[in-house]
Amino acid sequence: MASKLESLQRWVNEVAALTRPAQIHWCDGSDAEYQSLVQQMLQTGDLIELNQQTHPGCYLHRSNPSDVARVEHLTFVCTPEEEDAGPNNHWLSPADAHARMDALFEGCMEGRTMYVIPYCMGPIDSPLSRCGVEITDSPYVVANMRTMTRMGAAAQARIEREGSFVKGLHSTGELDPERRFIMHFPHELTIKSYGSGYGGNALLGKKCHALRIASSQARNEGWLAEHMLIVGIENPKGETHYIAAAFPSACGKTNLAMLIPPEGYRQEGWKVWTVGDDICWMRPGADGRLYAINPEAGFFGVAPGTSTSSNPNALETIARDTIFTNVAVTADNQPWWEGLPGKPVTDWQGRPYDPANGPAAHPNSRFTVSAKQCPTWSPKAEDAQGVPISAIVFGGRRPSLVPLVFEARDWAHGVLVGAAMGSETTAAATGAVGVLRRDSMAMKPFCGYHYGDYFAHWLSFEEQADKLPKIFHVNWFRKGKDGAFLWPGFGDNLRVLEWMIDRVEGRAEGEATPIGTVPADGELRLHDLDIAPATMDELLAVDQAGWQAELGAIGEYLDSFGGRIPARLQQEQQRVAQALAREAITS
Ligand SMILES: Nc1nc2c(ncn2[C@@H]2O[C@H](COP(=O)(O)OP(=O)(O)O)[C@@H](O)[C@H]2O)c(=O)[nH]1
Ligand SMILES: C=C(OP(=O)(O)O)C(=O)O
Ligand SMILES: [Mn+2]
Repeated sequence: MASKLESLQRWVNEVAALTRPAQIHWCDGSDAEYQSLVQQMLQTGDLIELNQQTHPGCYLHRSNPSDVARVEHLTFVCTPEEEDAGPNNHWLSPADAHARMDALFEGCMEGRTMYVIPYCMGPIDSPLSRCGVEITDSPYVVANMRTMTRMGAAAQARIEREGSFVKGLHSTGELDPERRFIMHFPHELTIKSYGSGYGGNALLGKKCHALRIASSQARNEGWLAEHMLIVGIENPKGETHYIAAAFPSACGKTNLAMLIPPEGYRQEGWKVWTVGDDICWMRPGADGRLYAINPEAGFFGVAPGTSTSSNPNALETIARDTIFTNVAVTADNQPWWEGLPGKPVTDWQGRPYDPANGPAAHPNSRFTVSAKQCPTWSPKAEDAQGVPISAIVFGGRRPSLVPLVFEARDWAHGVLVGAAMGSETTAAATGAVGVLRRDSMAMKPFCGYHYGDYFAHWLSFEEQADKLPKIFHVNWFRKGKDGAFLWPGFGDNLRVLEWMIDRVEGRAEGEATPIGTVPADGELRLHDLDIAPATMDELLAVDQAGWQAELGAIGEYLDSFGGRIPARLQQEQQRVAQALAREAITS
């Protein structure tokens, strides 16, 4: 199936001339195509069959051990002017980047099949959706893209109609970490990725298109492309509020999106609906509110820690038709990771399990699964108009200082709270784990342009302030002196979300502090939760001296973006710093 669209056909021809594949396959997205890819990968060893009695349609992929996570140091944003990529991105000039990448791509598909994957990010009929085409030589990428996007004939038809699309070129190359780059050309709507088969580096619809390229498009077109989950909270009266939440990678988006209410809430009739677990595209609707879609069609979730106690919804979702990457296996060939019962016999690299080699499953091992399999998948997730957002939440892993929850006093303060986000690093990217770093709006690895301009873009929505969502900050990861988490987290996070909705609906007073509003005594419903009052006090306290130091650090961080940082944001930082200083004098 060639393309009627001349620009698409021409690009495919150009890429084929450069990479010299043995054949070209245009993906139609059908079941038959998926099954035939799976059969082929079982033969080559790219996939390993798992126990089909317990896990029908489930397969294991073991990646190269040097290719298990995103590589931020090899990821570039290639704007014509270096200044426009910002200090938050690595930069190369477009000419240099194309030259470097084209040299790598030259002849790289010899003897292999080149797959052309037309895909749509978002419901196929939504005006908020955007299309792209990924060219790859990896059948594993094709199989994953089929699950993660609306891939195939319908997407191609939309592309032919619209005439424009994001171009993504990918090859796994030799998997040589020295010959691995992920390059973005936002002004050309182009991505080139070479030398990695890992999710965020290779499934180009996800981080590369739906975040880095889309964030840049969104800025030009007046919308927001964010690293956020979307969850619907239905109260016993049947009213549903949608919440969008930005947490850095491996900080709880999938878990919050699939939350199971605590027993007492379930009995009262509360329900939680999953709309998205990683990416959120939002724009103002005719009524001035922000409407959001999830551009993805599946979950590329972190496996370790996913268990019946933490996330039973996810476990149910991945019981069939799932591709597991870099997990361990049990004696009877079931997928296994730390947090599951039973025990591993083979580790993620295929070696007999030996605790001396570290965890059995790679800490960044993943599952790829269709969102439709999620028991709490929201019918609204397919809605072309998107869902109205009542609250935006920022959060990260902060073992100390940051309270369980606080509310920004207005939009501009909320933008500061998002910009100031910090979190301990995780295994989702290569590098040290557990180091505190600033990760504004959880977009540090994903913002496709200068962070200063990005903050200004966020602030520009202030004009329709009265219709905008309220902005909150949460921290599920506070630790006590013994190093254990103070807050039970997971399902109990609903207690915090309920307070947010009460604030949105004007049902909770809250208590004003210099850093924002925290729940007043008794406003968080803890009746059936076994938690000591002293622990709650610790979780909600605002440590004045600690926050003064934090505001100083935030000020320095903002200054590091130079002249492009909006004055409005610096004024907010000063306002909060002064409020803290006043408190220090009066207390
Ligand atoms: N302590 C604690 N850990 C959590 C909570 N939510 C998620 N996690 C853990 O954080 C890790 C990543 O969670 P996940 O939802 O996959 O993050 P995502 O990558 O942002 O989607 C897993 O190990 C979870 O068990 C929580 O509320 N409290
Ligand atoms: C999907 C990815 O990112 P995250 O860690 O945010 O899930 C990824 O790393 O490929
Ligand atoms: Mn993510």
